[in-house]
Amino acid sequence: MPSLLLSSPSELDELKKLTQKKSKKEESMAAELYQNGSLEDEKKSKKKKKHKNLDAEDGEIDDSDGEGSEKKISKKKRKASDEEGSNTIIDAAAVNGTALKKLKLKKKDEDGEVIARGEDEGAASPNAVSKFRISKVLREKLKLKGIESLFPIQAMTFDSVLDGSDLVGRARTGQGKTLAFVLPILESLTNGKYKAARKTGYGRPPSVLVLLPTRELANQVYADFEVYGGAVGLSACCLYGGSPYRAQELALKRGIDIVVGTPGRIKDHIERGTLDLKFVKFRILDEADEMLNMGFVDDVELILGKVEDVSKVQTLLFSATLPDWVKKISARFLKRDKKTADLVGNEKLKASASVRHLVLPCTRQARVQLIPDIIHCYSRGGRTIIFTETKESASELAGSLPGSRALHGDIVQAQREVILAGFRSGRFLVLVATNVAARGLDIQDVQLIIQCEPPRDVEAYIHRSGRTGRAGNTGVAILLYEPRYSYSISRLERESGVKFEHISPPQPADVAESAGSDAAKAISNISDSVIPVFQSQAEQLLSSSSLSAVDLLAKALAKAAGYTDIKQRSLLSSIENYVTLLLQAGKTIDSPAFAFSILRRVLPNEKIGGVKGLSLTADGMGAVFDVPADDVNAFVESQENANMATIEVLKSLPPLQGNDQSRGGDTRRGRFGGGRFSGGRGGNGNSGRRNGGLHGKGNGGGRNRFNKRW
Ligand SMILES: Nc1ncnc2c1ncn2[C@@H]1O[C@H](COP(=O)(O)OP(=O)(O)OP(=O)(O)O)[C@@H](O)[C@H]1O
Repeated sequence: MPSLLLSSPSELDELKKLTQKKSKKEESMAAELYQNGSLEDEKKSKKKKKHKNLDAEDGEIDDSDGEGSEKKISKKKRKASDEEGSNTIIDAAAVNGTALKKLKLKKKDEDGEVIARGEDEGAASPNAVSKFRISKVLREKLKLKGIESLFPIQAMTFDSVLDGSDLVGRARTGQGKTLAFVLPILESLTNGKYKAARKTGYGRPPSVLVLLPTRELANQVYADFEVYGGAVGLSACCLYGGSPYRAQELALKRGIDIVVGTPGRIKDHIERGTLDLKFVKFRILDEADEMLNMGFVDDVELILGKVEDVSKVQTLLFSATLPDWVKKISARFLKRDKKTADLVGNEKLKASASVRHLVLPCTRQARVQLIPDIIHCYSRGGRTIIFTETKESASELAGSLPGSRALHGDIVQAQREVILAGFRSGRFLVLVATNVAARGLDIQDVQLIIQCEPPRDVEAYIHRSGRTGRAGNTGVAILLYEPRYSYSISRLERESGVKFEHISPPQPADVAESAGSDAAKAISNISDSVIPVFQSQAEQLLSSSSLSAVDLLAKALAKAAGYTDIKQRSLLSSIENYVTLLLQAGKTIDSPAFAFSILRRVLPNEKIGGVKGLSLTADGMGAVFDVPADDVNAFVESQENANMATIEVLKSLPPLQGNDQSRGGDTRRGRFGGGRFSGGRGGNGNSGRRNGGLHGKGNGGGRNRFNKRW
C-alpha cells in the first residue's frame, strides 16, 4: 500500500487538501511552541510529542517515539510492517504534525508574537516552510531559492528524520528528495538530537555521510549541503574519483561535518586513513537502489560498516525507484522500526506524471537525421539530453550533432565538469550522455529527453525520462526504437505503467512549423540597422528571381533555421527519402504474400525490390510499406491498372497487426526482420534481453558490469 497515492501533476494540491482536512479535525491538539525559527523548545516539545498520537483516517499513526521504541500501528499497517520488520508507514495524513501546531500557535499569537514578516502568505499553505521546525536562517536561505513550501516527500519525512528515525523515502523524479534529507539533517545537527553529541573543532570527523552513484550527482548534492549547511555553520566536502586527493585530504584533515561522495573514492580515503567514519550520525544512500546494486553494494556495505555504533546512527534511503529486492537488502542497514514514506507505492505509474512519454520507430541509421528535427519540434527552445547505451555512440552522435557535447565515463573528470557546467549555464543546449547523467541530475529548463534505444531496465527509463518535468514543470521524453524490436516498448510500458503515445517522425510540415517560427522570431528581432546594408542585395534577388517575395522569404527562413533541403521520412523507420504507402484491396489482406502479389500485378520487379518493412494493418484491410521517395509516383500511378486496389501516401501510421502496445508483446518479431530494413543493421542489441540483473530482480546490473559502457 502506498502511504499516499499521488499521481497527477497536482500532487501538492492533493496533499494540501488532505492536510487541510486534518487541520480542522485536529485543531484542538496541544500546541508545540516553536518560536521564530529557534529550536529552544525542542526538548520540551519532544516530551509532549511522547504523547502525541495522530488518528489517521485510514490508519493510526503513532509518531510518538524516538529510536528503538515500539510503534502502534493499525491492523492494516501492521500487516505491511510485519513483512519488513516493525516498520512504520508514514501517511499523508500524518504530515505536518508540527505544522498543525504552528497554525494553532499563530492564532494565539496574533496580538504581537513575532512571526517573521513575509511568512504570513506562506503560512496559508499547510506545508509552508514556516510550519516546520526549520530555523530562521534556513528558512531565509530557502526563501532566497524561491522555496516557501515543502514538497510532499519533504513534508512527509521531515519530522521523522528530525526526531531520529531511520527512513526509506520514495517519490517520483524531480520531487525534491534531496532537500527531504538535507533539511532535517541540518536541523538535527544544529538544533536537534545531535546538537550536543556531534564532534566540533579542528580535525573533527564527519557527522554525515552521503553516498551517491555518480560524480556529477555527488557534486550536485554537495552543492546543496554547501548552501544550506554553510548557512548554519556546517562544512561539507565532496569526495569522488578522477579528482586530486590532496585538496580532499586537506579538507578532511581540517575537519568536516558532512561528507558527500562516491563509494570508490570514499573507500580509498578510508584505506589511506584519511577518513574516519566512526562518529557518523547520519548515513544516506541517495539513489538507494543503484547504491545497493551489484556494482556498489560491497563497497557500500564496507563503508557503512565503519561507524562505531550502528544503534546510534540514522540511516536514510531515497530513490524514485525501489524494487522489491532493495527492500530486502536494505534491511541489513536499517533499524527494524524504520519509517517508510512512499509516494509511488503500488500505483501503476512509476515514471514522472508531468512528462509526456512518446515513442517513435527509428532505425539506428536514421537517428542522426531525425534527432535535429525532433529537437526542433519538441524542445521548445530549452535544453535536450540524449541518452545512448554506450560511450562510443554518445561520442559518435555528439560528433554529428552540431552544438552538442558528449558526457560519459571515458571523458576525464575535469572535462566532464566543464561540459556539465556548460550545459547548465546554457552555453550549449544538447547533451549526449550515457547513464552517467541518468540519475539525480537536476538541470534547469531541460525540456526534452531523447533515448536512442529502449534501456535495458525500467528503472533506467524512469530516471532518464525524469531529467525533465521536474519540480512541477512539464517536459517531453521520446524513446526511439528499432521497428523490429517494438516488443521492448510493450515491456517498458507494462513495467513503468506509462501509456506511451506513439508518434510519427517529424515531417516537413512539422519541421517548418517549429523551425520556421523560431527563425521568424529571430528575424523579427534583428535590428533595423541591417536593412540599408542588405537592401540592394534583397532588391536584386527579388528582381532577378522568378519566385515571389513570399517564396523568397520562405527560403530565407529555411536558411535561417538551418535547412537547405527537406526530405521526406518513412513513418515506419524514420529513414529519410523513404515514403510510407498504404495498399488497400477492397477486401481483407491476410498475408504479406497476398499484398506482394497485388503489387506484382501492377509494378515491375525492380520497383517491388525497393519495398521495405511491409506490415499488415490491424483492421486486416490494408498493408503499409516503405518505398524510395523517387518511386512514390510510380506506385501511386500504378493503381490505375489495379482492379479495386488503391495505393496512397500515408500522413500518419494506422495501428498495425501485433503492434498494439497495450496488449503487450509483439508477436511478429520477424516482420521487419530478414534484412528488410537493411539500414537497421546491428539494432540495439536489446532483443528480449532482460537484464536478469543482480539479485535476479531486474535491477539493471551495476557499476562493475556497466561501468565500461557508461
Ligand atoms: N519545496 C520545494 N519548492 C520548490 N522547489 C523545490 C522544493 N524542493 C526541491 N525543489 C527543487 O526541485 C528540484 C528537484 O529536486 P531534487 O533534485 O531533490 O529531486 P529528486 O526527487 O531528488 O529527483 P531525482 O529522483 O531525479 O533525483 C530541484 O531543482 C530543487 O531545487
